[in-house]
Amino acid sequence: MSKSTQYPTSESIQFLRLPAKQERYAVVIAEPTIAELISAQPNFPLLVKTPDEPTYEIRATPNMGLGMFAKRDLKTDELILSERPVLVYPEGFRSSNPPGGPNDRWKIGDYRAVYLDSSRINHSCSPNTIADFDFPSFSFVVRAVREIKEGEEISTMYCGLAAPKSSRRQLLAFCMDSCSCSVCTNYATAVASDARRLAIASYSEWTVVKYLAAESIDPQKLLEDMLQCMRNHEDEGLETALSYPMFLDISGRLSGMVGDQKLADTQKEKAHMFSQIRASYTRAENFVKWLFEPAESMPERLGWAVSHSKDFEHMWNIGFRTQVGR
Ligand SMILES: C[S@@+](CC[C@H](N)C(=O)[O-])C[C@H]1O[C@@H](n2cnc3c(N)ncnc32)[C@H](O)[C@@H]1O
Repeated sequence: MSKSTQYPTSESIQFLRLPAKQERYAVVIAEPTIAELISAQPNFPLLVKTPDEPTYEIRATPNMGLGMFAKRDLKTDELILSERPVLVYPEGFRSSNPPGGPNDRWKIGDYRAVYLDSSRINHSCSPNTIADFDFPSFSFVVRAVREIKEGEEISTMYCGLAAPKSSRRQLLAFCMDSCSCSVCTNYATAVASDARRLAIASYSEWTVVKYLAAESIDPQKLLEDMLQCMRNHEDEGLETALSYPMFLDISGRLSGMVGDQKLADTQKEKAHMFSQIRASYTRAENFVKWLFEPAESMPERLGWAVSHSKDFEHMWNIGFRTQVGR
């Protein structure tokens, strides 16, 4: 694959043209600094990875226009597609007379993209895939976050999902009047679903930090809460939430602390798998790493520890410092 070519068109905009698919090119409208950063990556652009066997087809849905459907059974973590965009553009425009005055221009980093196939993926409040943008290959990567059966619709999330239906409706109003997904249209489970999502939201990162800093910390009680929170994620189909791998990691460490090595190993294995699915999960993993142990004492990638006193001390110190710092 040939190296990218940049076509400067003005002082403020550059076009970066990359092979996309079937003679089409990805057109990226970016500020020069961003275009330079993108094309300066080693061996840029890396080849777009594709699954060995076709994974999906695009066809009509009953009520959401076109959608993407599984062409065969797909495993958790399986690559569904990687795709270069046909167009990437800044969310705002630079102009000599913008509404907010001369400095009202797009913020660096806020871009949108149009894809031939990925743009057909509909939203679900219980999505079965997770998507991330891979800069080295300049492609959008979609992976299964749980098993998907042949013929099942492939879905993604357009908004944060740890919120009740009414809030999600507001968040989705930018592109739909009402969500037709299985969670939003199942009135029998609506109350229980809202309660579980509110419980997940209440366990934010900082709640965990505060909890860890509390004088009365009881690892067994914290572990039970974490496991319940994970069951809530699974019941709601929210494995895509950033909190899921984070709780997997914390509950794994706590299981080790309370002497349940079998559970610790299961959680560790799952956490590792989820950390592969999306780069931001690695960020969650790093957050937890930082939370529990200073970087210099982390020989292992996941840093699993079973030494109660050592971990407990770090939890206390780091949790406390963080709370004061905020
Ligand atoms: C990115 S497009 C997805 C593909 C689209 N269905 C099509 O035919 O091209 C987003 C649009 O699809 C529809 N859509 C996606 N998810 C939906 C959902 N859960 N409920 C209702 N409409 C949805 C809405 O019209 C939305 O503006």
